[in-house]
Amino acid sequence: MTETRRPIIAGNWKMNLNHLEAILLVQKLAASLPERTLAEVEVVVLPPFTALRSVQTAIDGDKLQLGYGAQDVSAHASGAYTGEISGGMLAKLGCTYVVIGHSERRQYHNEDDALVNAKIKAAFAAELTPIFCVGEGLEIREAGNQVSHVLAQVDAGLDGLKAEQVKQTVIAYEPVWAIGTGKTATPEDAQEVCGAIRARLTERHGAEVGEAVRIQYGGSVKASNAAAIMAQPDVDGALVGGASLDADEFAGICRFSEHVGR
Ligand SMILES: O=C[C@H](O)COP(=O)(O)O
Repeated sequence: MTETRRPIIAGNWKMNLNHLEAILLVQKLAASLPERTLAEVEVVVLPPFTALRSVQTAIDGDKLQLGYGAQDVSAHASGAYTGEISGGMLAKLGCTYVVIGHSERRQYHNEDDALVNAKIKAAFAAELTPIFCVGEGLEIREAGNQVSHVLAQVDAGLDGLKAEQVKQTVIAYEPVWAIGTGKTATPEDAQEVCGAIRARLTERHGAEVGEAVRIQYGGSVKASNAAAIMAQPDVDGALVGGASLDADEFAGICRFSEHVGR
C-alpha cells in the first residue's frame, strides 16, 4: 500500500448469519474499532441479501463508520429474473459496494468473464462500486501461469468501461487455492499478481487510473498475517471471508497498521 490510496478491508460473510446475528456482529465490530483505525482504513461488511436492511438500519441508526454492500448483483436492471437482485434494489438499501465475480460464483454458478463484465456494468449503472474478484486455481498456479490468467480476467471484466469507472473499481486478487483453505499466498505471491494488475491498468487506462485503483488480496487473511500482506506496495486492502465472522479477529485485521509500527 501507499499513502495515496486509502486501504479497504472488506468482510465477505458469504452465506452466513441471519439478520439478527448480522446486527450483533456489526455492533460488536464497530465497538472493537478505534477512531484511529476508522480514520485510516475503510472498513466494509458484505452480508447476505437478507441482512442488508438490518445492517443498513444498524449503521445509519448508530452513525457507525462502516461501509456495506452485497455479495452479488444481477446483470439485469429489472424484469422476469426469478431470484435475482438488481443494482437499483441494492442502491436503494444504501449499499456502496457489490462483490462481482467471486470465485465461488464462477465455480458454483458458472459465471464467466462476459457475465462478470455485464454485472460490473450493471453495478455502475446503479451507482454501486464493484469489488471485482479475480484469481487463479491451483493447476494454473502450479503451471506458473497465474499472472497471464489473472490479467486476462482483468481485461475481460473491465472491457468497455470508461477510465473513470475503472479508476473507481476495487479489484480483489484471490488465488482460489488460498480461499478458506488456511493456505495463504506469501506476501511476495500477492505482490507479484497485484503489481502485474496495476501495471496492466496503467498500460490500458493510463497512469492516473493505475495509481488510483485499490487492489485487495483475499485468501485466508487473519489478524496474524494481515500486516505482512498489507506491507506490499501494490496491496491496498483485504477481502476477508472466514475471519470476518469474528468481530475481534476482523478488527485485528483492520488494525494491521499497529503491527507495522505506523
Ligand atoms: O471473499 C473472501 C475470500 O473468498 C476469502 O475467504 P477466506 O478468508 O475464508 O479464505
